[in-house]
Amino acid sequence: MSRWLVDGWQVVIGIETHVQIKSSQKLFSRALTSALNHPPNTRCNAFDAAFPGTLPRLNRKCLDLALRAALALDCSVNQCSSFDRKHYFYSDQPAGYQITQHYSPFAVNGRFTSPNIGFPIRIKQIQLEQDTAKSITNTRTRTALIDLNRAGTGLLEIVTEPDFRTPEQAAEYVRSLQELLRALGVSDGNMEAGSLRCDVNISINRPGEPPGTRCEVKNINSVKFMVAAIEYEIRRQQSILETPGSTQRVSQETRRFDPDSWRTIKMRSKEDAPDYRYMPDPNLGVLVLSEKHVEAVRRAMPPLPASTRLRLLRTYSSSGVTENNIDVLMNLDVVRDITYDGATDSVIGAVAYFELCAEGRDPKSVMNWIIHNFLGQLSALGKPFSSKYITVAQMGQLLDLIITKQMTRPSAKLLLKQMLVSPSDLAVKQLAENMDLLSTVDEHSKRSSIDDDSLRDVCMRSIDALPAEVAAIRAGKEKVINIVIGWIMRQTKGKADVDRAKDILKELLHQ
Ligand SMILES: Nc1ncnc2c1ncn2[C@@H]1O[C@H](COP(=O)(O)OP(=O)(O)OP(=O)(O)O)[C@@H](O)[C@H]1O
Ligand SMILES: [Mg+2]
Ligand SMILES: [Mg+2]
Repeated sequence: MSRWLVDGWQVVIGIETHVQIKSSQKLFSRALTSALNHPPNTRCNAFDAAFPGTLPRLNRKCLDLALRAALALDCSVNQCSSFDRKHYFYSDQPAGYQITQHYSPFAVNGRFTSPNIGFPIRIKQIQLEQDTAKSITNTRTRTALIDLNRAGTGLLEIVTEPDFRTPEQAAEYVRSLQELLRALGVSDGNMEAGSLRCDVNISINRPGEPPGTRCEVKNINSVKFMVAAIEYEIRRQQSILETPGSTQRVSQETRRFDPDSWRTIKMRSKEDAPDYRYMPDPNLGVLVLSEKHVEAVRRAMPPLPASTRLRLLRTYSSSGVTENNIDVLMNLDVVRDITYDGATDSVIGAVAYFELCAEGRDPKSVMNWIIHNFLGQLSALGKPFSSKYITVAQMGQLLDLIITKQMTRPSAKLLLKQMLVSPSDLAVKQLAENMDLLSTVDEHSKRSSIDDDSLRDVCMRSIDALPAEVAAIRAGKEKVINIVIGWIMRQTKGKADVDRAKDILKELLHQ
């Protein structure tokens, strides 16, 4: 442990993570959940607005997704758990209380392992609870506007034991938890959009002495801020405890991180802490989870990221697919293919997309095409990855046109761009024909549209036309060959075979 001491202090960190559950409906009402772009107060019903006479009804999908998270985190699932009211009066809480699981959460005693942390982190408990509404305050007019769209959205609170010893371990936990929850289809885990938020508890003590008093930094919405908040707290608490001659102690406080000053700022002390007056919610019965149901959820669990990564490496690394390639796919903000109540989400994740496209094709070229061209063009258009723009079948057809040399790569890139800008159900070959992008080759002989002699002729002309580039290639700058190829493609109106042109050029340049 001594390797983690900071100036002789042991740092103790525990994290509470609030995760929005990825369900189309709220936790206790039939209202649809909302995204940031929905107009205020369009995604709530009478229950979310706490109208008298409305009653909660637990959403089974939220429960099953919560169970997935609990099983993946190795928790014991309580056969019986219950819901409690946590009272506080604030404008973003229409009922005056939040429904949570204080006395008897549905899952406890789990563990989280990551090779980058090196020892297991104990999960104290996971509870189901409601998210709050949003209030937008105007300090000038001293008014607040309330948007109920978020009110009642299902949240999971995942609480760790105080097991972290460094900010880096805490950061690794949050990043891996995010990846895990996304892979399980439990949450988008998007910190910027607020679907994953952390409260970080920090204390310091001398080794061998009892733990120090914790301060809790609330509502952190980026891993970078979390690391900064922990580092700031360590220094702040250290300076209190190290003041010479002083008997000052750290006082238990709730603080927030201020991204402008890069500091934590006191919100309230323990003395001002609200008394939540927890009480069992009389409108909700005991939540009973049969072993059979838990087992059914366990069987339907999608593979966890660590096993997916290993499987992909085992299957594709011999074809030249790298770990880095796999990480790129796995880190995409994807929607997994989850089957729920018989309904299948037709949108698939990047890994599944790659694997389906790679069936019967060279995995390395498929990977390169997806990462460099598909993702590259999507990001140029400011769009995140989604399989909905170009179906697996269409991507396969596009790849096959390149492989069978019916279309050159530059033409295929052009077509890809067109397909992203205006998606179409037509077969790719038809689209290519419409845009006059097919090489005029005899499909069966799979030869390039211009014969070898003419291509050689154009290559020789390119050497005369681009003396500076040619000199650069001869001096070892191999990538410059692409400029010459570009010139050749323009001269041949995209009909030349790129690979063949490269071979001829290399031959001419090095003879
Ligand atoms: N000495 C300590 N130093 C740092 N963290 C601690 C220490 N003791 C407890 N913790 C951490 O503080 C967190 C306490 O969270 P918990 O949800 O149990 O209670 P809470 O913060 O009092 O309640 P609330 O959910 O209302 O914020 C846990 O993550 C726990 O590991
Ligand atoms: Mg808590
Ligand atoms: Mg807390």
